[in-house]
Amino acid sequence: MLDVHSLTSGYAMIPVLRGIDLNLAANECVGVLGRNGMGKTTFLRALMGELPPWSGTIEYGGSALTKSTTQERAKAGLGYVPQGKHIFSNLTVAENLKMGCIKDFRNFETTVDEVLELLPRLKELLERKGGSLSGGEQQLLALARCLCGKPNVILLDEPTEGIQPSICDEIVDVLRLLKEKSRISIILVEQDIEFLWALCDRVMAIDKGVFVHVIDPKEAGSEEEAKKFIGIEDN
Ligand SMILES: Nc1ncnc2c1ncn2[C@@H]1O[C@H](COP(=O)(O)OP(=O)(O)OP(=O)(O)O)[C@@H](O)[C@H]1O
Repeated sequence: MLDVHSLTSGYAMIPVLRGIDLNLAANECVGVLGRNGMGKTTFLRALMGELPPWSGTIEYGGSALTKSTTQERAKAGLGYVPQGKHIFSNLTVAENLKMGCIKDFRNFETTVDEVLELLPRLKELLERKGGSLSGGEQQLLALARCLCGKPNVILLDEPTEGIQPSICDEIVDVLRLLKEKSRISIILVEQDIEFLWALCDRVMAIDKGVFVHVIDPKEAGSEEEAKKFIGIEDN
């Protein structure tokens, strides 16, 4: 569905991604795990078109996306929830959601209602300004806004960062439901092993801009194995 081949990219003259290969299947959730600064966020930004590729290709549903703009990728079906709860602080929750309806703006009310059924906690916050929400509520809003764009692939960057466990559980429930009912695919960058293991079909370990290992969360001992790649190995 989403095929990334030998992707390299970076900032100015500094290489960060050094040859990423990934085939994401329909309805698959792939985790990306690695120490700070290894290129996880850069990978998602390159997929979304925020950073130009230096070499390599990105294909989605058989069509080349490598040179497409961020807007074209979003319209094609990629949804991105960046790290740090990117929402419009001065707009209300309702306005934030409306802004997310990039695919079918004329029917935004129906789309927003469908998303609110998935994330009902936001229903009572609709008139509040985004910036006045708690960190966890802002993360739910960021996810909801992405869902309003009706993505087929969701790119999620550290959704649990600084979030209380009950909201993390809510995010897991919504993503599981979307995977089961809407057959979406997910690329999930996370350091929280429990969260990754609750959702992922496989987890890629990244080191210095390259995937160096694949972990099967269903295998015994896989969580311990994962800890090596984020520098929290037990001694
Ligand atoms: N805008 C930028 N300009 C220059 N260098 C950057 C920029 N953003 C990130 N980098 C550098 O690129 C490298 C990879 O950063 P990236 O944010 O992709 O890492 P990460 O694996 O997501 O880390 P973290 O877990 O800390 O979020 C780091 O060395 C970082 O300092």
